[in-house]
Amino acid sequence: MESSCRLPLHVCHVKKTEMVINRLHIFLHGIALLALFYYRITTLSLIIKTREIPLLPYLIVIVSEIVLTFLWVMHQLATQWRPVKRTVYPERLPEDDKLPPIDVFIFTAHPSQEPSLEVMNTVISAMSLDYPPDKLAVYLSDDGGSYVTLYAVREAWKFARFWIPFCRKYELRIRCPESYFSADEESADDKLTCCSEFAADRKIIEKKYAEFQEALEKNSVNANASYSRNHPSRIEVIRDENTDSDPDQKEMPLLVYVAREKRPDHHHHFKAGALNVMLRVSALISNAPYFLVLDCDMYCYDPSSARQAMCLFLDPETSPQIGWVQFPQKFHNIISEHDIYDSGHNSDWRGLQGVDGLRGPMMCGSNFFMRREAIYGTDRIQKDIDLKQLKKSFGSSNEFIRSIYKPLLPEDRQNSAEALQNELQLVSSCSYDNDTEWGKEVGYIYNTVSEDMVTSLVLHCRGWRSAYVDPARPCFLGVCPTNLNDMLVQQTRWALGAMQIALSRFSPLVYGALRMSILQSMFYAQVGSLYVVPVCGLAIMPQICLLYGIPLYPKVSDPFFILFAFIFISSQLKHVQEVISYGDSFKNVLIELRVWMMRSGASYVYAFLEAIMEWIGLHKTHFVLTGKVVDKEQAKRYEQGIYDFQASPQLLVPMCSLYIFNLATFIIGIPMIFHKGDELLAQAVLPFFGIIVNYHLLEGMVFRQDSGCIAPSVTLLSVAISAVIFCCGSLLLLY
Ligand SMILES: O=c1ccn([C@@H]2O[C@H](COP(=O)(O)OP(=O)(O)O[C@H]3O[C@H](CO)[C@@H](O)[C@H](O)[C@H]3O)[C@@H](O)[C@H]2O)c(=O)[nH]1
Ligand SMILES: [Mn+2]
Repeated sequence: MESSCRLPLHVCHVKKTEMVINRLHIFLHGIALLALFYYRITTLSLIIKTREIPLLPYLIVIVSEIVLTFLWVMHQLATQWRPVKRTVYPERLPEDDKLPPIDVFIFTAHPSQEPSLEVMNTVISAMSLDYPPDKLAVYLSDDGGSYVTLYAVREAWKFARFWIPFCRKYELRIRCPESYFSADEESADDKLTCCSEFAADRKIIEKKYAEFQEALEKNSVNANASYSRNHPSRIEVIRDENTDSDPDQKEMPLLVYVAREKRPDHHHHFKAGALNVMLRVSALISNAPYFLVLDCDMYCYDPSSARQAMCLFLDPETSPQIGWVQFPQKFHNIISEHDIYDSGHNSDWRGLQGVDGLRGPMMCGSNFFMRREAIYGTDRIQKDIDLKQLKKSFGSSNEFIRSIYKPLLPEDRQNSAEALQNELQLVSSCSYDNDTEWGKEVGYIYNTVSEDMVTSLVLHCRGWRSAYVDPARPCFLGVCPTNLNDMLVQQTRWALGAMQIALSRFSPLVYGALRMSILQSMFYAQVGSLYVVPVCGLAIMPQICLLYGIPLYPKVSDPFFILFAFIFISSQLKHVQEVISYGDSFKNVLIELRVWMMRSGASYVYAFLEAIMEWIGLHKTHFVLTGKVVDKEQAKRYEQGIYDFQASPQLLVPMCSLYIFNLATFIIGIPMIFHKGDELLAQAVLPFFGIIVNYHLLEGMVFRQDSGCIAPSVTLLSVAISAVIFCCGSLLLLY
C-alpha cells in the first residue's frame, strides 16, 4: 500500500519520433517558405519596374501565400512542436471516501431537435458513472423550458433506480442503456452471459427499458409545442416521493432539473449563459469542487472517466495547476471506413495531442472535467476584499458568495426548502448577470458562439494548465453530423466563433501573446475562416491568368520551380504522415483534404462575412443547433459512403461555382498549357488538383440522378456565378 501510494497517478510521454519528424519538417518547410517570399519580393520589384504582367493578380497571389503561411506557422508550431500522450492509473487513486465530489452538467436546448430519449440516455449514463453515488450530482439544463423534458427526467430517475443497481451488481462496462442494449452481447456483458441470475435480471431490466422508451415516445408527441422562450426558472430536485425512506435511495446520485428563466427581450448568451446558471445553481445544492460538462448528445461510455480525470487533479505533482481535463469527442454514429464528412474531426484531436505538450488543450464544449475554483477565478481574489466588491463580481446572492469560500456541508442545509428555492430563483433569473462580472471575468465568457474556446484562452492566460486524456476505450460517445448540410452549418458556427474571438478584446495574438507562451497563443490564432483569402486568391486568380497566358509562377526550367514543387509536395506528405501516424487510413488523407476545401468554399466564407458584419454592427449572430434528428434517406446514403447534396443552396452554390470555374478554366486553358507549357505548368496544377480532389462535386452535378444529387437549379446558378467571377476577375488584369 505504502509503495503504491508513491507510484505516480499519471505519466506523460513525449512522442519522440514524431517530435523529431515534425521539427525537421518545420525547419525545412520554413526555410522553403522564406525562399518563396524572397522569390516573390524580387519578382514583384521587377514587375513594378517592367510592368511585364499585371500587378494586381500578382499581389493577390502574394497576399494569399502570406495568409496560408501565417495559418501554417500557427498550426505547425502550436500542434506539432511537442506532441505527448498521457497514461492514467485510476487503480492507484485513494479509497472512495477520500475522492472529491463531482457535479455533472448536461445541456439540452430544444425538446424536438434533441429527442428526449437520447438526452435521458446521457443523463442515465452520467448517473451510472463508476464513482461513489453520494459524491455525484447530475444536473440537466433545459434551455427549452419544456414540460416534455421535465417529465422525461422524472421517468429517467424512475428507470435509473433499477438500472444503476443492475450496472453495479454486474459491473457493466457500458452504462448507457441504449448503447448497452444495442451492443453485441460479447462487448456488453463480457463473461456474464452464461450466468442464469444475470440473464433473468437482464430480461427484467430490458422490459423496464422498453416501458421507459414507450413512455417517452408518447410524451414527446407535443415536444415542439412545449418549447418556450418565455418562462420563469424552474429547478427541481428529482426524487421519488414514495421511496424517501428507502435506503436504496442513498445509492442514487442526486438528479436536478434546471430551466433558467428566459424572456424574449433578454440575450441569453447561448450555452455560456446556461453554463453560468448551472454553476450558481449547483453551488447552492451540491457545490462539488469539480464538475463535468456534457452535451445532451454525448453519453458516458466507459464509466471510469471521473476516476481517470482524478488521476490528474489528485496527482500532487500536476494538481495545483490543472484547471481542466479534456477527453476527446468520439462518435457512435460514424462509420469509420468512410467518414466522408470528416465528422470524426481527427485532425483536431491530433492537434490537441500536440498542444497538450505545451500548456494543455482548450476545452472542447463537452467531455471535460473542470475545477470550480478555476472558472470562478477565486485564486485571483484579494484576501481583504469586502462583500460589496464580491457582489460586484459574483452578483447579489449571499448564499452563492458563501459557497465560493467553503464546501457545502450537510449541516449548512438548515435553510428551509423555501429559502433555498428563493435563492435558486434568484441565481437562475435572466437578469442576475447584469452589472456583474459574469460572462466577462467570471464563469464562461459571453459574446461568442464558441464559449469553450474563449474561456480556455482566458484561463490559460491566467496561468492554468490543462490536460488531454485519450484512452483506448472511449469515455464518451456522441452524435455528429453525417450529412453535408449539418456538417457545414456546424463548421460555420465554429469558424464564426474563432473569428468573433479574433476580433474581440481577447484576440489571441494580442491578448494571448502578452499573457501566455507564444506557442500556446498560436493555437488559438488558427482562425479557419481566414482560409477564404487564399481560397479566393488561389482558386480564382491563377486560373484567370492561365486563360490569358499570364504566368504567376516560375517556369519549369527555373530553379525556383523546384522550390514551389517542394513546398506543395512537402505539405501533402506531412499531412499523410500525420494521418497515418494517428492510426487512420490513407483514404482519410483525401477525405480531410476534400472536406477542408468544401468548408473553405462554404462555411468559412459565411463565417467570415457574418463575423465582419457583426463587428461593424450590421448583424446579430444566433446559435444554430447542430441537427440530431436523422433523416432515413440521408442515413442510407451515408452508410453507402455516398455524398448527400440535399443541402441548403446557400451553402452549395459558392463551392459549386468555384468547382465549375476551375473545371472550365482548366479545360479551356489546355491549348494554352500546350502552347506555353514551360511557363504555365505550375499554374495548371492548381485547378487540376482542385478538380481531382473534389471530383464528387462533378459527380453530384453531372453524373448522378438520385435524390441526393446537386439540384440542376444549383448547378445553373453556379455556372452563372462562375461566369461573373470570370468577368470580375478579368477586370483585375487591367491593373
Ligand atoms: O442556447 C443554447 C445552445 C446550445 N445548448 C447546448 O449546447 C450543446 C451543443 O450544441 P450542439 O447543437 O450539439 O452543437 P455542436 O456543434 O454539436 O457542439 C459543439 O460546439 C459547441 C460550440 O459551438 C460546443 O458548445 C459543444 O460542446 C460542442 O460539442 C447542446 O447540448 C445544446 O443543447 C444550450 O444548452 N443552449
Ligand atoms: Mn452536438
